[in-house]
Amino acid sequence: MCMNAIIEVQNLYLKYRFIKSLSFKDWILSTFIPSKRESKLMEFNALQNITFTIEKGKTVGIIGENGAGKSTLLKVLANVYEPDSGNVVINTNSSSLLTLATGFKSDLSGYENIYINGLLLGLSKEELDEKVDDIASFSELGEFLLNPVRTFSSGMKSKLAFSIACHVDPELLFIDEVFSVGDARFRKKSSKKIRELIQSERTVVMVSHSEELIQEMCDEVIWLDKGKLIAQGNTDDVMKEYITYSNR
Ligand SMILES: Nc1ncnc2c1ncn2[C@@H]1O[C@H](COP(=O)(O)OP(=O)(O)OP(=O)(O)O)[C@@H](O)[C@H]1O
Repeated sequence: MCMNAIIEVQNLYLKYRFIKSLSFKDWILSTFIPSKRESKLMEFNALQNITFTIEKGKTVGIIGENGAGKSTLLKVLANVYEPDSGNVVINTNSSSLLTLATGFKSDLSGYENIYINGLLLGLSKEELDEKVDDIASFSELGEFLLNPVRTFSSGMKSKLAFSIACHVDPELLFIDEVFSVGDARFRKKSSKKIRELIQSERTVVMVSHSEELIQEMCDEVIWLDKGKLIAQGNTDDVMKEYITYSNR
């Protein structure tokens, strides 16, 4: 065990379970053959035997091809998913996941959603009272925040989700591919905010497909492939291996 570890993961396994839908052919056949109507329960091994440690204060990138398990791993670390087996120890109570997949209550106003999402991300009512004006002003949504979120465009929803999440200010921050939010001007502002969040003392674990961003921001990289950990190490070494593998 590392004395300075903020995250310790040992022999982590996670399976997705889902119902396989009928193929078009089986759907037609099912009209005549009852046995074809049965849906199948499927399992998919998304993370297999993952072991690593992350030290306090580091910025660590998770890389890998589409479907490698990056977002799944981030969600396990952020306590959104429970693993099937293995140990995940997070040595802080102050962590949150910066993602654009935040669920809004569509009939409630932008302001009401700031409170609901802020509470879900771990802020107290008092902290939200203090931060709500900053969040509203960062989002640039002005009077629109008084309207139900169902009236927002998708860009407006992303701006609001980003503005809430980036004001949470935890000791441990998980960032899932949120580097291109909104229009060009907001993108510039949000990427500046992310850089500030990353360059502080906090520990950051981020998923990104941008090799430049990973190389610029991360002290270390974890490389996943088909649910397995291929390498963890300093950014230059692991990126070199990964780029060689990707260009194979
Ligand atoms: N809810 C789900 N049910 C079933 N399978 C899932 C579910 N979510 C993800 N998967 C599968 O698990 C695997 C890992 O998905 P994950 O989203 O973690 O990959 P990723 O590395 O983040 O991919 P990407 O770079 O494309 O975002 C994929 O094969 C995906 O199809």
